Amino acid sequence: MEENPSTEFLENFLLNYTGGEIKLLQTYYNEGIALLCINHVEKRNAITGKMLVDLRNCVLELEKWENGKAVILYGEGIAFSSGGDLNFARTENNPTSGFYMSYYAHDTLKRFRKLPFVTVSLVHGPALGGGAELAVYSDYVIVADDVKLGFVHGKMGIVSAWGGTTRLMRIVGERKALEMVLTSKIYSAKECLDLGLAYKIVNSSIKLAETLNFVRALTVHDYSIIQSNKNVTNFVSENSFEKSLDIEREQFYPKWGSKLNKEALDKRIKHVQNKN
Ligand SMILES: CCCC(=O)SCCNC(=O)CCNC(=O)[C@H](O)C(C)(C)COP(=O)(O)OP(=O)(O)OC[C@H]1O[C@@H](n2cnc3c(N)ncnc32)[C@H](O)[C@@H]1OP(=O)(O)O
Repeated sequence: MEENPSTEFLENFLLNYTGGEIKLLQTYYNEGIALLCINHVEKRNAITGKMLVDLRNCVLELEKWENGKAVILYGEGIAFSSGGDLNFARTENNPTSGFYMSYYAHDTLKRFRKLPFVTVSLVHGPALGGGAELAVYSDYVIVADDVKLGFVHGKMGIVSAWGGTTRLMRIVGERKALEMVLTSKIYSAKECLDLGLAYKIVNSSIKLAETLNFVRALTVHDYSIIQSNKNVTNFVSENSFEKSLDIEREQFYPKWGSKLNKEALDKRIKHVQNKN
């Protein structure tokens, strides 16, 4: 087994497993919002090797997006994602193939986590195995009222392949995460909310519209402010307190006296709570 396989090698391997696509939609780019769409409807959005390559290409494109603010990851059709492609799982059923698939996905998803944008997973219908793992990579998990989310890996005789347990633990805490992966239980929307996994429940018939509104409310400020805040929270979640203060300072001081800062000071803003 090649311990540090090249991207080219891994992509040649994964591209043997075709079907479906993951694509970036620019419909709301003018608002600084990108849609990342999982589309393999006939297989309930199972993630093929080719789709893992698509996902990486989308993330590489997002890395170049200078004035982006947010990304919404969602699934077409009646599922968020039924997880890893079982055709791949059956054909490449050996540890070396598992290592290659996991190594490649980890690298992509680490990059996704480091994006300086607010990331939101809109999760509906089945989100199982790798589907649940993808769901928890975002900053916010919004679930539709028809969600069925489960870390079912244990039932399949495996553990999380794409780093989902690490992410899950950071969201719901150690004991709840352990319970979820040890039981392979499938959770409803209300249960996801009670666990602290979901941030909000949306109506499945208007789920994208509701999620867009949620995202718009979080992205009212200039993209530079959003990206700096995200750089700080990304760093804090991965690094020590001391290093975090350093990065927070690095993100802060160039904005002290910037055009935006001066304009805000000139407005003599009074920070009273909005009355709705
Ligand atoms: C790599 C990380 C680890 C993993 O993710 S391991 C995979 C874990 N996921 C699973 O085991 C999901 C298995 N699938 C299911 O439980 C059900 O299909 C599911 C998602 C609840 C949907 O149920 P239904 O709506 O009744 O649909 P269905 O069963 O008739 O499926 C429709 C077609 O989709 C296919 N499908 C579903 N999940 C798949 C998968 N993960 N990989 C490949 N194909 C998958 C299914 O075989 C069926 O295909 P076809 O129409 O018979 O050709």
